[in-house]
Amino acid sequence: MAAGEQVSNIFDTILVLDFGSQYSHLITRRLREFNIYAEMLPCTQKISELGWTPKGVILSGGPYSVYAEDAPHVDHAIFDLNVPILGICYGMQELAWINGKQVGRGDKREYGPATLKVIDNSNPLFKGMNDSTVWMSHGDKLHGLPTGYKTIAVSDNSPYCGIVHETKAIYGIQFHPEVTHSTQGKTLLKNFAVELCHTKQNWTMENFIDTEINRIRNLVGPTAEVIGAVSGGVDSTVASKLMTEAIGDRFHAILVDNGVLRLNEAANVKKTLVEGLGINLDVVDASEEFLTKLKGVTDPEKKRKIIGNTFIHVFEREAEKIKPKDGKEIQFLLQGTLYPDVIESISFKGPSQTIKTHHNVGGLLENMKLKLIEPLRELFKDEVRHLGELLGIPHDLVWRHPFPGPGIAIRVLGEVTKEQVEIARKADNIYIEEIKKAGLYNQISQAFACLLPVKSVGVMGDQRTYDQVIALRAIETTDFMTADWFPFEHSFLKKVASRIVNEVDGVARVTYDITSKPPATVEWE
Ligand SMILES: Nc1ncnc2c1ncn2[C@@H]1O[C@H](COP(=O)(O)OP(=O)(O)OP(=O)(O)O)[C@@H](O)[C@H]1O
Ligand SMILES: O=c1[nH]c(=O)c2[nH+]cn([C@@H]3O[C@H](COP(=O)(O)O)[C@@H](O)[C@H]3O)c2[nH]1
Ligand SMILES: NC(=O)CC[C@H](N)C(=O)O
Ligand SMILES: [Mg+2]
Repeated sequence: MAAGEQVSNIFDTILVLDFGSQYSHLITRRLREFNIYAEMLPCTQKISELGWTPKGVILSGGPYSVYAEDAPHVDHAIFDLNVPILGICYGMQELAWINGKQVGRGDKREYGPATLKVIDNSNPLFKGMNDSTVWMSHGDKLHGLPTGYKTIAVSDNSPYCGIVHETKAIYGIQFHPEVTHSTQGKTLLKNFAVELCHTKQNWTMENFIDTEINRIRNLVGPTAEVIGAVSGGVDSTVASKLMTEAIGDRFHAILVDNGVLRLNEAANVKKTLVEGLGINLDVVDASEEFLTKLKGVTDPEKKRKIIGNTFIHVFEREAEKIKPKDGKEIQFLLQGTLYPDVIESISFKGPSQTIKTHHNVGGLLENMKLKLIEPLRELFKDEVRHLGELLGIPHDLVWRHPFPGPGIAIRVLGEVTKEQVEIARKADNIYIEEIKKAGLYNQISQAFACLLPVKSVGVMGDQRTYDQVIALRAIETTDFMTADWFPFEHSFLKKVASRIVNEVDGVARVTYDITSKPPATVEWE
């Protein structure tokens, strides 16, 4: 955790304790949509170690059974906070387990829609709601009312679909209000936070900017200096702009040209960030160093490792060259960590299999003994984009598709050489240019061209050609975990294919990738 005063001490905060449900992060998401700040922590969080006082606590769902020997349980100190509590699914079963243990296996699993029948319409939790569809996902159920509770809602299969404590604001619901299939679920979550917890709805990026700039200034102090790796992507640019607003030229941004950036990228980023945004940025051309190390390497994971390691090496070397004006060493490192990265690392989940290693290149500099500053660690991507717009970052940059750290090296399949990178770059540039011209850029989540290591026969100007193949990829997704390919008009693909074959030497054929994720991944390597 970055030092300095926490956001949860500044904004009214709902604490979400995660019991491992696949939907847990959506609870936080929904509340933020109502300008309510919410933070998710693992269910094992000790309340005495929290460092701030929540306005209310939500216990999420989870895959376990409360009665199982190894089931996770909440710190009972939440009840001493004297704030409203809402248990969702496993969370409700946990409340019931603590108050009489009447939880067991149901006769049938309930997965899918159910109709919620509200019994107590006057209860603030149901304000503005009526009987509606809710989403169920459980196999266990309450076999009786927990001691001291009463029923406020039912469904066909769940006689205790909504319960509340007789005298305290402690609620339990069997369904999942956080998923969109629960048609009035958002209202219920808002009611809990606003009507019951009296949380202020002041979580806006306008308010965040000032708070964050003050926080950075207090943390860094009047003279210390900060470095940061900046790629020209959304996250590092927004973080850099915020740093620049806070401490001006005491922030040093470094962009490493690794030889596998997009066409004219280093120059374009320099122009936008230095001239447009006043960021103190240096571009370090290390392209020869990277390309030399990549020589002869074809394995995708080896490519990632080489690029990651070389990046650290170059970055450290450049950082050492910076001599702060106060005569001391650089003390802080800026990172563009986002909330989903934080959630992934704190979430109460078992290990999942590694398909590919996505290293956050900036994230590996542990031995630099620098203190971390992560101004975006509380924000989701759409919040970062909104913040970027407010900070005056050009619209096109704020809405840029993500670009992987290993760049074009994982889009040139097989060996990476300067010539191969050049072909992939030119083809990619034409493709993106046409996508923008057709007004499709913002409908697509990510698009790029890949160069395949196969040769194919063609004919141009009565001459036989024998050249490589470009594969175009464009996907639509919300979370990049699953994705669908984008349904371009045929005329669009025809135009792009024709331009690429005509304008890029070394390409004989163009194909369009029509595989979803899964089974494919977004990148080809
Ligand atoms: N060529 C580079 N030079 C300097 N830093 C880099 C470079 N490539 C990546 N980084 C660092 O690695 C981090 C992670 O990259 P990542 O692609 O996840 O984020 P981003 O580039 O800031 O934003 P986006 O997700 O929109 O691409 C960046 O925030 C940046 O700090
Ligand atoms: O910084 C990165 N380093 C990597 O090594 C890397 N590999 C994939 N990606 C990006 O992650 C998202 C999902 O991609 P995949 O479906 O290919 O795993 C997509 O947005 C990919 O571009 C990477 N980003
Ligand atoms: N979604 C949930 O929280 C499920 C809780 C519990 N594992 C059950 O099956 O009932
Ligand atoms: Mg990037």
